[in-house]
Amino acid sequence: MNDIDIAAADALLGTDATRFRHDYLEVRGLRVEFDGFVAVRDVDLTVTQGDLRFLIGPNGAGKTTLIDAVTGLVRATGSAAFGGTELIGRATHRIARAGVGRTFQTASVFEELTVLQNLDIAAGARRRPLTLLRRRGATPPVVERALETVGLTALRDTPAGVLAHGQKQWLEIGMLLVQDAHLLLLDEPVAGMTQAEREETGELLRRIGSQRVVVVVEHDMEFLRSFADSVTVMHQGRVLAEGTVHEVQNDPAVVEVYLGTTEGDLP
Ligand SMILES: Nc1ncnc2c1ncn2[C@@H]1O[C@H](COP(=O)(O)OP(=O)(O)OP(=O)(O)O)[C@@H](O)[C@H]1O
Repeated sequence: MNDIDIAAADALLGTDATRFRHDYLEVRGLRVEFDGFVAVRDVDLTVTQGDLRFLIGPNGAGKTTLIDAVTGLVRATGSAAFGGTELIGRATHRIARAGVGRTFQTASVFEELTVLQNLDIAAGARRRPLTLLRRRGATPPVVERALETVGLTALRDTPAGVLAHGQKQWLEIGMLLVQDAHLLLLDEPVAGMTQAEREETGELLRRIGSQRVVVVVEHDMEFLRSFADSVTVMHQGRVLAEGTVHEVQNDPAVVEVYLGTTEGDLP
């Protein structure tokens, strides 16, 4: 068993990082309605690998609902496709299997388990066949890679509950990586983080975004200016504007929406 090339086995079993190369999220005519209230309407959105996309908009604009729709948590009509797979109408676990992962505003890690155990559990879906091939006690390569990517290698045996707030968010992102998510939808990943954690998170998102399709919902404008490749602005369930940070900052419709709210923090 020791002679088995785990990396080759990984590739064979579909954990190959190039599996979704050149893929993109394509949303067309997306609509979500709650008891007659339309939270998301006529949304078209295309996000490609290597284009770190930020999704912004005032409270209630429909950003989280859009993510909920793409990940199957709320019913939607229209289309959202990733990797050639239509996501709308699928069950959440099938959407996850299609390579789509998300984080929530509050990190949801198992606090009493170690960093490594959290990642191992997240890798569970693919664990069975790998367990058959793996040397006893060895950490799966996909978990090692995720630990390294999110910068938690030194904390692998630390219970998640004692991690700093930022580190918990990184662990959650690591869990998406071991699940082989190639479309990552991150809901306010830097909320509550220190400045240093924000910068590290931005660098992490850049690293991940070069290999995967990443959409970040964020209110933090300084963070956006530092790390966004492109921005989609939502307002009242619709896409109001899209472009570079410079373009949306200078879009009169965007300025009006932000100045017309108590947020008013888009300079
Ligand atoms: N389950 C639900 N039932 C009814 N209305 C909902 C539900 N979820 C969201 N909404 C409504 O849909 C609208 C969009 O909410 P959503 O949370 O997507 O906005 P958001 O842009 O993410 O806002 P925030 O920045 O405050 O998180 C809001 O008016 C909200 O009250």
